[in-house]
Amino acid sequence: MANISLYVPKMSCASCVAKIETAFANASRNGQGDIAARVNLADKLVQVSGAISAEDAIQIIASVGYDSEAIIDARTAAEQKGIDERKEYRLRLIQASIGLGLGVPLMLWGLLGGEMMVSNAQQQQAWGVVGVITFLVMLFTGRHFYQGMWRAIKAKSANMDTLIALGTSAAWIYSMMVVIAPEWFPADTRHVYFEASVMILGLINLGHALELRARGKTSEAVQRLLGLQVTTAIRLTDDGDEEVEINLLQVGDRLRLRPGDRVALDGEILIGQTLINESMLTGEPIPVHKAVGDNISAGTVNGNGALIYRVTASAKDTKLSKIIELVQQAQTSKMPIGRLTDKISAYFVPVVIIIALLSSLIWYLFGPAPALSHALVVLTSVLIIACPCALGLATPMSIMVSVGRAAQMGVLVRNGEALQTASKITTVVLDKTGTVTQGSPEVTEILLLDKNICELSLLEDVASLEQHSEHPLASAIMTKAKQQSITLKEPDSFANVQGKGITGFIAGRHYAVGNMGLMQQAGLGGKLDADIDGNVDGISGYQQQVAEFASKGQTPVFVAVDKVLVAIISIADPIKADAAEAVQAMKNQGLKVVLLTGDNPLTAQAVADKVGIDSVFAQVLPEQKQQKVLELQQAGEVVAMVGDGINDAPALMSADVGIAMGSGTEVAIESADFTLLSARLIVINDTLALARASMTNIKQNLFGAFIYNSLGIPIAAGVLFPFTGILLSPVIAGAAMALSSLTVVSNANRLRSQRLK
Ligand SMILES: Nc1ncnc2c1ncn2[C@@H]1O[C@H](COP(=O)(O)OP(=O)(O)OP(=O)(O)O)[C@@H](O)[C@H]1O
Ligand SMILES: [Cu+]
Repeated sequence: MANISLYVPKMSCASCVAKIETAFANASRNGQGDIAARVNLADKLVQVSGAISAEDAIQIIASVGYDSEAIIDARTAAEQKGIDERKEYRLRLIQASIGLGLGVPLMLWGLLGGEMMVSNAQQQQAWGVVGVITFLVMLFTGRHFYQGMWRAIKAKSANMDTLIALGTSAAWIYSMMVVIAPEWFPADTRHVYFEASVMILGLINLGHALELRARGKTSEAVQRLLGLQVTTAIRLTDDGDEEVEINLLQVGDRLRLRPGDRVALDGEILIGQTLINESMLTGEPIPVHKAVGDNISAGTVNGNGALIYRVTASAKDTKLSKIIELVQQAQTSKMPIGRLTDKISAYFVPVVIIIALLSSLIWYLFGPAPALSHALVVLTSVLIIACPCALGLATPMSIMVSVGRAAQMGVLVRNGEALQTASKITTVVLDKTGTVTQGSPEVTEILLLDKNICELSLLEDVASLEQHSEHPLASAIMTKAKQQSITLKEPDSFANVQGKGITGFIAGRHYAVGNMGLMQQAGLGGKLDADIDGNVDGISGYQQQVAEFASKGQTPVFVAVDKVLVAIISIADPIKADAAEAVQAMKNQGLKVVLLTGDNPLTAQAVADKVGIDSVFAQVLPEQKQQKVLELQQAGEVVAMVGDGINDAPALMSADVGIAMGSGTEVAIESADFTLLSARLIVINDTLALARASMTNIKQNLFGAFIYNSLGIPIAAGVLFPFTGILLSPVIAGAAMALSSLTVVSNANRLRSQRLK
């Protein structure tokens, strides 16, 4: 499956979004294979998925009326986009000043009592000259709208440019006809509207320029991430060091990292140790200590140590480039609300043209004198004010800003839809191991219940089995074995019992290592229960031990050999420093917090008590985790599930919002809507708060845009005339339209620095 991302610099119009998407859907239906496109107006990006080449995709976009030459791959477009935007910004400013430079004096002259009429030969001559100048100014200041209209006509469609082009030329053509043949017009309608055409163009260009400036800021997050990528690195060869472009480096190359340098590619340290600042990726401010064997990521910054590291991912596969890709994809993704507005915008333009023609016809036929002038003013004003650009920008602008802000906090958002759901969360379900706890457990005590067994040989057997398990508890036991310099052997058999532990044979003896459930399964149930109750004193005193381990939040792991319980290994996994604070913050936000774990109830309760969680579901098997989430949902809760393990994946998928810890398993990350690159839990609060803030922001934008269009059109059509006696001037319509999209962009920009609560 190809995934193509194209930058379409000329995309300017909300109604084009749906058009491009439809073109791909049609192509897909007409046998070009299963392809689909997602268009984002805010970023001018088209994401194409499916079996299609970039060339074919460009052809499809071109068929809607875009210049195929100008369309380029988005991944290489970042720089081009910057240049384009700066150029466009300057051009719009120049166009605005020329448009307003002619428009403002003309308008002032009219306002100060100058006659904007053609009532004698002298006025006819003077206005003729003004008309020609106006024409030239319009060509220069409005050429992108006229070209846009022309492209749309060729593609047999209409867009926002069409409205502006029609509106301004209607005013000019009418005025010019008055100049050329005043006798065709009743005396009171020999009015000229040259100032309207140039004022409208001037104002819209000014609006665009300001909007471009604001937009530049919205894509800052990706720019910042791209900036983390260094271009060259120092490679070690047999003939000494050489500087190489990172695109030419391969997995396995050895690179040198000097103090203060930025890491070029993902790698594993071969020589040296240092502190590495990973804050740009994870949001984690404290530098992390790294030594031989540890992994380092492209884009992070080396402290004072000098390192030699081995490349583990080529330039396009680094974590950093995956993050950039994810952020870009998420920024162009859509929310359900956004889709609706795209649909509306697509029908908007033709509908507006019809409304404009009808209302001006009504004014001409039934309106008070001078009917023809009124009809023209109404036509122009409706065409200009109806432009749906604010509506089209309302959602994508906010999504872009919030996805970028999330990335800055170390949170990767999979798609815009997740933001919408995350804003409605009522319950947060936290997994214990690796989410509330650090996920780096350590063996604290080995309690031998059979005095004939020696600790070392037990550890050897248990670790030999655990080396086949990926569970964090397994790695704790292996670390312990390594510390004791134990060499592991190969068990005769091994089986993983999901959510309970492991079993296997070593040297003809059967081992069961795991929780109480596994012991019961292994046939020790009766004995254990009796012991817990304190009725059997066969293995006296150990139940107190178990309770003691558990009350400290440690996990007791039972070891049975040939169905006889021989040892209890206690394993501690420290609770994250900010866990209690994060839980409190969630509660303060009115959220219910639930702890969901496969671990035993005593340990779970102890952890819950320490961090302040009231509701605990313990000893939950992996498939039951999902079940629990579904039950919460059935009870009416909107659930965010936070987890890191393979056993969390189904629950992450079923939850309304799945949040994976970035340190967790690939499976968990794939199943989640958000990935936290930082280990801190408080980031969850920030993420949910950001989601709420962006939804509020989007609603404000949509409300504003909707009100603007739904009030603007009737006012421009003249419904207020009976009360005020004046029609909305086309110039005011132009100003309102320029303001509307500027307001949306500025409001979205507020999200960048808004305080989250
Ligand atoms: N490899 C293993 N070695 C020993 N015990 C194990 C192993 N795998 C699982 N267990 C036991 O099964 C229990 C449940 O494991 P599971 O992976 O479902 O959840 P968990 O890792 O304890 O916690 P969480 O659900 O919070 O991530 C563990 O607490 C442990 O007692
Ligand atoms: Cu517009």
